[in-house]
Amino acid sequence: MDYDLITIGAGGGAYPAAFRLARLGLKILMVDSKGVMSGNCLAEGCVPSKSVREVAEHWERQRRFSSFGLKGDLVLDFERMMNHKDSVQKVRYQQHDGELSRTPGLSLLKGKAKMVSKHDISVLTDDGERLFRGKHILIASGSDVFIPPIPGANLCLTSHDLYKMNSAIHSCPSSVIVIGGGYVGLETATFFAAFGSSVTVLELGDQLLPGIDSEIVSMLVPQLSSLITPVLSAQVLSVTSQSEGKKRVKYRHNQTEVDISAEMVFMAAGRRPVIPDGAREAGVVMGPRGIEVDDRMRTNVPHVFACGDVNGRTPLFHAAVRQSLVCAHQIMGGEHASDRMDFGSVPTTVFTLPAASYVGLTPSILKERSIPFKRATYFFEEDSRAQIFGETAGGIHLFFHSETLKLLGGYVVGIDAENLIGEIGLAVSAGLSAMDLASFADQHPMASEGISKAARSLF
Ligand SMILES: Cc1cc2nc3c(=O)[nH]c(=O)nc-3n(C[C@H](O)[C@H](O)[C@H](O)COP(=O)(O)OP(=O)(O)OC[C@H]3O[C@@H](n4cnc5c(N)ncnc54)[C@H](O)[C@@H]3O)c2cc1C
Ligand SMILES: NC(=O)c1ccc[n+]([C@@H]2O[C@H](COP(=O)([O-])OP(=O)(O)OC[C@H]3O[C@@H](n4cnc5c(N)ncnc54)[C@H](O)[C@@H]3O)[C@@H](O)[C@H]2O)c1
Repeated sequence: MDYDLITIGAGGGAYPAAFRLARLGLKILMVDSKGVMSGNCLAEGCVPSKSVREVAEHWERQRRFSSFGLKGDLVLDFERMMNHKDSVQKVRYQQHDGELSRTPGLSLLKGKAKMVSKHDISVLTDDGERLFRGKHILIASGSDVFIPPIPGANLCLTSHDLYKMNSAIHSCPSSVIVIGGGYVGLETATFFAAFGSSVTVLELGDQLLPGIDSEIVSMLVPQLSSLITPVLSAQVLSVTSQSEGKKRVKYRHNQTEVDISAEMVFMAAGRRPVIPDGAREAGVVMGPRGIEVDDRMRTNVPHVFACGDVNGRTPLFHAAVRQSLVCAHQIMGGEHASDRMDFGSVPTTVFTLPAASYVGLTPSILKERSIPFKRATYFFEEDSRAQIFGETAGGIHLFFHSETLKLLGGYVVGIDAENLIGEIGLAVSAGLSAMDLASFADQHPMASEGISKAARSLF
């Protein structure tokens, strides 16, 4: 059967393009092995992990609020929290089903897709193999958990086990060892620590969150729960089972072998792109991070696009969505399409407690590229909302070009970081200057007033 577009995957990298083009009258097929939309984000990623995070944040705040007059003991019902997470996932799947059924010209097929040529896709479904031909192909097959070759790694839980519907765990472990101090590892460590678990994070690199500017990481780490113990440059050697369900992890640190044990070991050593079978044979070129694409989301094969985690450029849900829309505009406009993916202004948040968020160019990159810049800072110590919440650590840091005063980037660690970075990201993406930000009436008493206040400090 012929389609204008076939997507391999139906996550954030695929469905925005599919819906946009279907509304224009194109005939679209999305193929996903899960048989539902939203990929990893809804199944085991952003939404379920943030459902847990919000409970953890309220729990932490409640403790502090007892000294502000809100007395009483809250009790965590872990099972109900996980049920709530499941119900958010369910409601979003129903919402997506509704959107799909209201969109003529767009269908979703459950099955595993394979490229048999540059235009032909075979899909292994529950009822056998089916063949389809696409004028355009969008590879949006995402990424999957990477399990390093550590003996006993199969004894560890992953984000899939924890955040899927009907989670593998039903109570809060008293102790957790997390292998990998990146996004997933540190966020999950934070949630468990908020619920009272003691957590050891074993990170191979010499800083937590190795992909993030060390200045940001050094602002965040002292603010994390004291129940989290990070061990840097830790080389994990093995994971073994002990009595009473405990697990033992052996690792090498400073030339010494160390043994620790915990109720649960969580593996968060990264993710790898999922390259559909046949893509290489169809001539699609791979780069070091995944499928190679340009800023129009084109691969080297005309009419074959790759969006989202599979290209490894900015493995975040909202970045996948934006890339997908750029791809749709490229298919609509061809050589005349003017839309481009701006990989440099995607806001990123590590949803720890507190969060750390950044966008654009941060100090180490500015220094590395010898770009002259001015820093404008606002500390939450002087912020009314932060004082109201008793969360005055951290602040807003903005970086402007020294000559043009154009905003190049910024980061926030502390209260509302995850929301503040949206306004800063929009300003970076729109090419705004310090004067633009300084002359905007940012709302009081919200932490966002710190953005214009920081900019005003330059005048
Ligand atoms: C624990 C966790 C928390 C996260 N939290 C956040 C967050 O807070 N914010 C954020 O922005 N990002 C977050 N992310 C990252 C985010 O989930 C991904 O960046 C995003 O889901 C990528 O979308 P995608 O469409 O590229 O890929 P995916 O969501 O992985 O979707 C790809 C789909 O393709 C399907 N597929 C693969 N191969 C085939 C094939 N051959 N045939 C048919 N179907 C196939 C898969 O089944 C999958 O459904 C998180 C990730 C994890 C693991
Ligand atoms: N808040 C968010 O937006 C969010 C949340 C979760 C995930 N994500 C996305 O998903 C991607 C994957 O996240 P992730 O945390 O799985 O990967 P990651 O690459 O961020 O972190 C993996 C960490 O594991 C370490 N590591 C690798 N092998 C190890 C080993 N053998 N022993 C100890 N440590 C080891 C790495 O040095 C790294 O620090 C991220 O890049 C991010 O883009 C985003």
